[in-house]
Amino acid sequence: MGKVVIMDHPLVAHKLTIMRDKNTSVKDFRELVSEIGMLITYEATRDLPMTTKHIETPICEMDAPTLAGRKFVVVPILRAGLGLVDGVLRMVPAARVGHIGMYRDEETLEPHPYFCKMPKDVAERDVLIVDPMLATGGSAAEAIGEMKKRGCKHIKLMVLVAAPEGIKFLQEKHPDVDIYAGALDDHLNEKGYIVPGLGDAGDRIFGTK
Ligand SMILES: O=P(O)(O)OC[C@H]1O[C@H](OP(=O)(O)OP(=O)(O)O)[C@H](O)[C@@H]1O
Ligand SMILES: O=c1cc[nH]c(=O)[nH]1
Ligand SMILES: [Mg+2]
Repeated sequence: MGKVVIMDHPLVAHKLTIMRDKNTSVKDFRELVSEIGMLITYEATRDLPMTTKHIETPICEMDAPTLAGRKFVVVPILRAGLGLVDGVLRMVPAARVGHIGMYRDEETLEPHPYFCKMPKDVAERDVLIVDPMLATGGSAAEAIGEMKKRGCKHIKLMVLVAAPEGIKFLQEKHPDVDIYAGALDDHLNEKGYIVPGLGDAGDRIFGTK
């Protein structure tokens, strides 16, 4: 079974509290998505393979640790996932970016894919799918399925807020995928929103409501 890592860190908890507040501005909300994205990336990249490189410090020679340079692609689920991309890229600047467009039908809560553009060599890359919200898990499961169809084998999911229902659904559908979340919330309401949650992440990032 894939790992479920819930960030247990004062900075993440503090920043999420500001995001949850309905009076937080679009500008602040957007900046916080990016900052928390950077902090979760730190955890989600903990197992990147390492090698050593021979260097000379001002004092002596040494075999120093360096990333083995495994290929990496970050995949935002449009729209809201876009808000996390620059935080990931600040930590992993050489990563490629693939996009998956998906919206959730407000009535049925079913995900509807509408766009997919990936790097040509995506099957050789480690994949980090990013989206602020894991609610029913339908959108993330569909996105993971798209990546598997394209031959991807090492897939992780990073979200800011997860509902227990979404984690359970993903573990049933894609038990090989590790999940990294800023917080695990209580439940989904009758409209499929996470409680307490932070509302509609896409609308709050882009100011569309
Ligand atoms: O786990 P689920 O039940 O599938 O819900 C989560 C999805 O819903 C939101 O996207 P939305 O459909 O609002 O699209 P948007 O990003 O364009 O706002 C969110 O960003 C996730 O992609
Ligand atoms: O609470 C939720 C659930 C799905 N999508 C969101 O943006 N927020
Ligand atoms: Mg939305």
